[in-house]
Amino acid sequence: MKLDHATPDEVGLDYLEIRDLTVQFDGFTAVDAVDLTLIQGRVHFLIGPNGAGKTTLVDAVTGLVPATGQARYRNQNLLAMRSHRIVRAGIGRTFQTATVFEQLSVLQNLDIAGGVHRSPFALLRARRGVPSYVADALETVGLADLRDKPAGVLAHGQKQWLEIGMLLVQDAKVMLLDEPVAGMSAEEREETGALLQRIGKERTIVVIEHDMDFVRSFADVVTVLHAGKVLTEGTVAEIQASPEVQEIYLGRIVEGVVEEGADHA
Ligand SMILES: Nc1ncnc2c1ncn2[C@@H]1O[C@H](COP(=O)(O)OP(=O)(O)OP(=O)(O)O)[C@@H](O)[C@H]1O
Repeated sequence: MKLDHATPDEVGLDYLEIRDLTVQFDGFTAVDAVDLTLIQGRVHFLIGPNGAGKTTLVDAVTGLVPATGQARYRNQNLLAMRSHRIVRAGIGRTFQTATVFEQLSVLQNLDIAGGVHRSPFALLRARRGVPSYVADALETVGLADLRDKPAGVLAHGQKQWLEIGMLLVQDAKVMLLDEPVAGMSAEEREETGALLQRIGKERTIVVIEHDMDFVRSFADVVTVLHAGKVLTEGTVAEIQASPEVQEIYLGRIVEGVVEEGADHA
């Protein structure tokens, strides 16, 4: 997808615009005046060494830590909103560790997630059948056959897909995913990448990732954070060719793969 010189507004695309975003913890600046524009239809990756500020940036945008600056989405500044309002505004996220209810079925997990847009009365009313948006999410994430299984028995990858399904039933237009393929098999990674590309056409997908193979396969845009600041942004090829990026990874990016131990504690 090309914007050329048009703005996302001019071509009718949804976007999240982050300006001068700063997060401080007791005088330590974890996110430092970050500007980022995240546009619908692109799978946007955030990479950078441990402690670069990637998760804190997502925490700020989703109302989990106080921040200054702006994160504008559809004329609202998310930084001035509480986290439940941010969810209702269409911003959803996952965490590094899956947060599904293990005792409840896949279907029940999705139904609860969908409750974010239902009135308390509708939540109390008995359900007949599976709502179409839940059935659609089950199909999209490939868990339809497992819908009645407790989430606790799902494989690691399937739990991450369930979480993505939960964001789909919440109708999240912006999805911020924190290391979704960590611990997945090669096959699960491929399936996850394809899933992100599928759902990313209509949405703004932002992925925090360390696995450069995954980034190389599925990124449309990559932003590199370092010490709280945006170091550079571009396509995978541009990022790999950047001397600054090679320097922060201590020259250990070899053919697009961050060598073992180069960026993980
Ligand atoms: N609640 C907190 N209080 C104090 N310092 C924090 C807090 N949360 C994060 N930090 C610090 O802010 C910096 C950025 O951390 P953050 O977790 O955002 O980095 P990251 O890029 O996501 O790293 P990783 O790849 O390891 O997840 C780190 O130095 C971290 O120690």
